[in-house]
Amino acid sequence: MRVDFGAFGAGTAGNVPPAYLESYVVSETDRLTDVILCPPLHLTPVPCCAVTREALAAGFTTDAAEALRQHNMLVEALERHRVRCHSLAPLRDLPDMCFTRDIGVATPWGMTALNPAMPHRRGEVDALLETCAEWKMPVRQITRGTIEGGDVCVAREGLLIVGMSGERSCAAGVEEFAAPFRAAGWDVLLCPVHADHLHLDTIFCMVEKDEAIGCLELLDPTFVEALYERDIKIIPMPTALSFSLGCNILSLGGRRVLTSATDTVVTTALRKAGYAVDEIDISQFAACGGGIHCLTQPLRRIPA
Ligand SMILES: NC(=[NH2+])NCCC[C@H](N)C(=O)O
Repeated sequence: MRVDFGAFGAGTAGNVPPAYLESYVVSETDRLTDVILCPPLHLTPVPCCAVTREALAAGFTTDAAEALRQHNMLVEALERHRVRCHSLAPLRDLPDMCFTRDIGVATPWGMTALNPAMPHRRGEVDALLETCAEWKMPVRQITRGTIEGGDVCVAREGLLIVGMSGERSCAAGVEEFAAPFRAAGWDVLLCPVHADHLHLDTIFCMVEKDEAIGCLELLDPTFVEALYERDIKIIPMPTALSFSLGCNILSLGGRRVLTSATDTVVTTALRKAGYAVDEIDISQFAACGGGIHCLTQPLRRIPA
């Protein structure tokens, strides 16, 4: 498989592949330096989640040119913030491949390739493994149960949060993924998620070490209580954002956040709370069940 470092233009990465790529994330809100994306060349709505089923029922079909335009805007915003964008080469038979979040997670111990529950997404993991091999990046692989990256939040040093619907991420996969964190003494918080909401990242995302946004009414009360006990505040968001993917944002670190242009309520609330926010139109992706968080797989973050 071809690794196309130059796919997204010069940016901070330049056209020369970096000699050494590191997979390292200790917190969702440290400064993002490197991210893995995949251009949506073959994006097609697959009726495997509630949002896409509804979009299809309403007659939605993807507009390839518009999806690419929106994705390019995302890449531009990332590069403006000096984030190096690394690309997986899109494959024709993988319609959800642009949602790179779900197939791998960078951890304090390097890259972990996940095991998606949806059969049509398994080939994406093979593509990630091939690319990491070309990058000479060691990868740990989850094999015993299913787990998808939209459920994983490496919240901050010492705290791992994992959503579990039983449909996408199940107990066996979650425990296999969490094992090194537990072994290192991390606190592991599990959050039950209703399968209609697909992943935890459609209803909850961190914006700072002690602050998150979330659809409070959809979050498990025991989980919310556990966050408060750990001094993590939640800026409450309307329930409807779960389906519009408005809560599905990306922290760039240093109180900078990328949000969806459709859900101005998030932008307004975050600006009011002192965050610098860039809005991006992601309507083509939202209709396919994913937002900005799903489109980005942080590869490396460093303390702000
Ligand atoms: N992290 C996320 N929420 N990813 C969204 C993935 C959407 C994709 N259509 C799926 O159902 O698998």
